[in-house]
Order: sequence, then C-alpha cells, then structure tokens
Amino acid sequence: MLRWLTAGESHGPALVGTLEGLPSGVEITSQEIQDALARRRLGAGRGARMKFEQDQVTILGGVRHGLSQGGPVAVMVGNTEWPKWETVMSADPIDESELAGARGAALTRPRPGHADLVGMTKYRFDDARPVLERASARETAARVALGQVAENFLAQAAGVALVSHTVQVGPVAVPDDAPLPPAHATPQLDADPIRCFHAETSAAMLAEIDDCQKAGDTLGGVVEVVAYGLPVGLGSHVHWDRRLDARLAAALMGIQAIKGVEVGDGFRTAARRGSQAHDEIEYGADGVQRRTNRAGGVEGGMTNGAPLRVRAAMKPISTVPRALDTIDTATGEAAKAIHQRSDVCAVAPAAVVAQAMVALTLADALLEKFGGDSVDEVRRNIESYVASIPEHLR
Ligand SMILES: Cc1cc2nc3c(=O)[nH]c(=O)nc-3n(C[C@H](O)[C@H](O)[C@H](O)COP(=O)(O)O)c2cc1C
Ligand SMILES: C=C(O[C@@H]1CC(C(=O)O)=C[C@@H](OP(=O)(O)O)[C@H]1O)C(=O)O
Repeated sequence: MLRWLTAGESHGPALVGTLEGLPSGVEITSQEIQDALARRRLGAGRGARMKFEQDQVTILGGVRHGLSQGGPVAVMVGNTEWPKWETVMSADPIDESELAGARGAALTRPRPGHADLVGMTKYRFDDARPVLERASARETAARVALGQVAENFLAQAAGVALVSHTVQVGPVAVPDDAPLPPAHATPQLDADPIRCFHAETSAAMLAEIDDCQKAGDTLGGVVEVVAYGLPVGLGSHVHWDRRLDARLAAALMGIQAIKGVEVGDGFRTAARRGSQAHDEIEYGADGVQRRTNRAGGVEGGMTNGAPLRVRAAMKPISTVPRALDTIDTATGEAAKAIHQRSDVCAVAPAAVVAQAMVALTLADALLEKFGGDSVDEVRRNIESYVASIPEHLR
C-alpha cells in the first residue's frame, strides 16, 4: 500500500509531502523533483507569483545517494516569499499590534467559489486567512513533488510512462480526432505556452486567455493524462472501491477546482450507440488487441493493456478580477469579494497536478497487485505474472 499526505500553507515557510510504502531502490534526485515543479509553474494565464516562486526542494528523508531506502520519503518545498509573511503566518503566538499591516488585516469579504465562507463558518474564524491559506492550490506543489517519485517508480519497475496536456481552455477545445501526445512528448509540450499538443488550438487558447484577461475575468478548461505501458489487470471488478476508474476519479476530484472526471471517451460515449461505443477485440500481429481505445484503457475497473486516458474538468478561477458580489462578515453589509493576486487561467498547471495524482494512484495499484520491498522484486513479480499469461490471452 502506498500512502501520501501533505502539510503546509500557501504563505507559510514551506509545504511538506510524505510518501509511505515506496519500495527501496527507486532512483530519484532533488533536481528531478525541481524540474517537475518548474513544469507546474508553466502556462499562459498564471499570476505574478509564478514569476518569482522558486519551489526550493529539500528531500528530508527516505532517499540516500539518489536511491529510495524503503522508509517514508519526505519532501519539503520552500515558499520563496516566506520572509514577507513571517509575522502574518507565524506558528508561534505574536503580539496583536504586529498584525496591523495590510497583509495582517482580517479578510471578511469571502470570495464566491472559494472555501472562504464555509471554512469560516465551520472552523469558527472571523478571518478567511486561515481557510484560504490551506485551501489554496499552492498545496499541489507538494503533490507534484511526491508524484515525481511515484512516476520514477512506475518507470523503473514497470516501464510505464505518463504524459499530461491541456485539451480545452474555456470554450476552445482540441478536435476530437487530434492525435494523443506520445509517451515522451513532455519536452515538446513544455515548449508550448499552454502545454497543448495541437498547435492551431494552442494559438486559439492563448487568444481566449488574452481576451479574458482584458475583460477582467477568469477561465477553466479540461486536462488529460495518458499512461503508456501499464500491465493488464491493475484494479479489480470485484468491489466498488477496488475499481481503478473509481480510484482515479477520486484522486482527480481531490484537486482544487476539478469538477468533473472522464475515463476514456466518458461523457462523449453516453451520446453514442453501443456499436460505436466499445472497443472490439481481435487477434493482431502482437496478439490480443482492441480495434479502438474509446474505453481509455480501463474495462471493468481494470487496466486492459491499452493506453490509460483520463480527463479532468476545471472550473474557472474563483478569484475574478472584476470582483463578484459577496457579504462583509464584519459589517453585515453587501460587499465586493476580496481580490488577492491570482491566476486568470491555471489549466496548464492543473494538468501537471493531475499527472502527479494519476502517478500516485497507479503506483499504489501496481504495488497492490505485485507487491515487493525493492524495485527489483516488484519488477520480477511483474515479469513472472506476464510470463504466466497463457498465449491465447496475450
Ligand atoms: C494549479 C491551480 C492553481 C490555482 N490558482 C488559483 C488562483 O490563483 N486563484 C484562485 O482564486 N483560484 C486558484 N485555483 C483554484 C482554487 O484553489 C479553487 O477554485 C478553490 O480552492 C475552490 O475550489 P473547490 O471548490 O474545488 O474547492 C487554482 C487551482 C489549481 C489546481
Ligand atoms: C501559489 C500557487 O498558486 C496560487 C493558488 C491560489 C489559490 O487560491 O488556489 C492563489 C494564488 O496564490 P497567491 O495569492 O500566493 O499568488 C496562486 O498564486 C501555486 O500554484 O504555487
């Protein structure tokens, strides 16, 4: 079993992620994690913070000389701006008078679409600060750090490769028949300003973001993660919480602002007739194959050997520059929502976060099926399972 937890606030000293259950022998370096975090900072429409944020990585435990040791892997991602927030976000008690500055003033005009108002009500705060600090998607930096470790494990134990891309920004979507980015398309995607694999659509997406920014508004969109090289049989049909599609959906819905998940052709399949919705099975040159991959590599809650395809729909950024109506909880009057520095569109980084969540979920499912305390042992277990599959089922 692989478990992961994060801690930390958006303007605290750092975020921390812990990954428990990782076998020994996974090759991983601070630089690889740093590179994944640099990818999460990419994308047209991001706010001012991503221009200076360094996401300073420190591996605190579980890795020695570039190899995992079998114990929990703990990664710290420093918040570059911490010196400006030391008083406002101090863990230890401070004198009230020290909070007088702009950053320290109580936030009493909760933003629609954020956790602000419900968090204040539920956790009993007169200030939205403690709520927004933890609700912020800054937290996803810790997930991406752990996701890179999981991705290295998947690659080294099973030869699995993941890629993620932007498929829709607001109403601008890649055509349904656009080719999927191949397994090693990440550098090419990183070179595109919105991490879209379809050049024509990418240009239209950028125009949409530009237009939206000028209008003082925000955008959402859709991201896709593809995993190549998964063995047949991760997950199970026998119980709802063992289905891989259910576990992937939960992992993706757990990302801030994600409001819908699609496996394979998902919602589009619902509009088709059965004869056009499924993937017919045939014997091909390499053995058993499916003629199409509408299911997105999962049948009956189990991987079927085809590339895994999952999509996640992101709502528009909740902090709308042309501020939305709200209430002031201090005065009881109608008010305009607080507007803090914010992204206009964060679909490109959401794809990188989605890739991390898929990597962690797949690594957990791989360990569940094959077990093993070292990467070598997991690899041997996969090889012996694959070798045992009868010829007519391969
Ligand atoms: C990568 C990423 C970046 C985000 N950046 C912002 C932002 O700058 N401003 C903002 O208001 N919301 C941003 N969000 C979304 C909010 O964090 C999210 O809408 C909010 O927590 C409430 O979402 P929920 O209703 O899904 O919990 C971002 C989300 C992601 C995944
Ligand atoms: C910091 C990140 O994104 C943040 C997510 C976020 C939100 O409300 O979710 C609000 C903004 O925070 P800040 O006010 O500090 O600029 C974004 O910059 C990040 O992705 O690393």
